[in-house]
Amino acid sequence: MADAPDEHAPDGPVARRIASAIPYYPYKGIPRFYDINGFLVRPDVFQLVIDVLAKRYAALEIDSIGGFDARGFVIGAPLALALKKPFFMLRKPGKQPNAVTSGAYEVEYGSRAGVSVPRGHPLSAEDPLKLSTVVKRGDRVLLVDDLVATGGTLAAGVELIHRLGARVAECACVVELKMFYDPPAGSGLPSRKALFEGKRIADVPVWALISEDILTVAGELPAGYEDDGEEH
Ligand SMILES: O=P(O)(O)OC[C@H]1O[C@H](OP(=O)(O)OP(=O)(O)O)[C@H](O)[C@@H]1O
Ligand SMILES: Nc1ncnc2[nH]cnc12
Repeated sequence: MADAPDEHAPDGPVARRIASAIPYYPYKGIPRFYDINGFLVRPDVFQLVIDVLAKRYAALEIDSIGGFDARGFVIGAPLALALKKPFFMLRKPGKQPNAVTSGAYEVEYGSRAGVSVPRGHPLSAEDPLKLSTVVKRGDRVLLVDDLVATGGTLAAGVELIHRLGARVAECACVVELKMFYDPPAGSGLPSRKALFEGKRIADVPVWALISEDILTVAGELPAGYEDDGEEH
């Protein structure tokens, strides 16, 4: 007998249900800004998102879960609670004390100064460089964000975790914009594949539930709407 299809597979039935609650809008100068507010206001759908991720990562050996500022917090924190794992924030620089910060990076619609991870308290005697006691040498970390586009954010987070002597078991996102993975030469789009290869982090898996193929809900905008995205 054939295996039952996995209803939680990427772009599968559950992914489609969640995707139907994610509208896109023109925002920050791009035509399709995917808005996770669409499912955050629906507890049944938000719970589904966390359930799918919790099911996927229940058996993965990880020491902690890191969520990216800001939308990655919204997904990463409830996932960490569901899996009973320590949670830490990868914040934009200048937002948390006693932190270690990555280099600057680009996102789909702008530039970011970096991400920072808390060192933690008390500082560990086994870490003479006083790098981090939250993410420890040899740890396996799960990184979580709402969406991956160019991969600039994930790459900055992965490099920082590596700098702390830990490994990234996987990067988990709700949405993946596959058009940025390996775009044709001449498309003008940045390549996430090339970015990860150039940084020698191509072995770090990136998993996502929903691709742009099934994100088909154009958000409705009132007359006189103005794009107030801070960057474009
Ligand atoms: O793959 P990339 O091209 O790096 O883009 C993805 C990142 O962009 C958005 O974050 P943003 O920095 O805009 O922060 P926000 O969550 O505060 O909106 C999004 O939440 C991801 O973190
Ligand atoms: N198209 C997009 N929609 C929402 N968040 C994003 N972050 C980067 N690209 C994005």
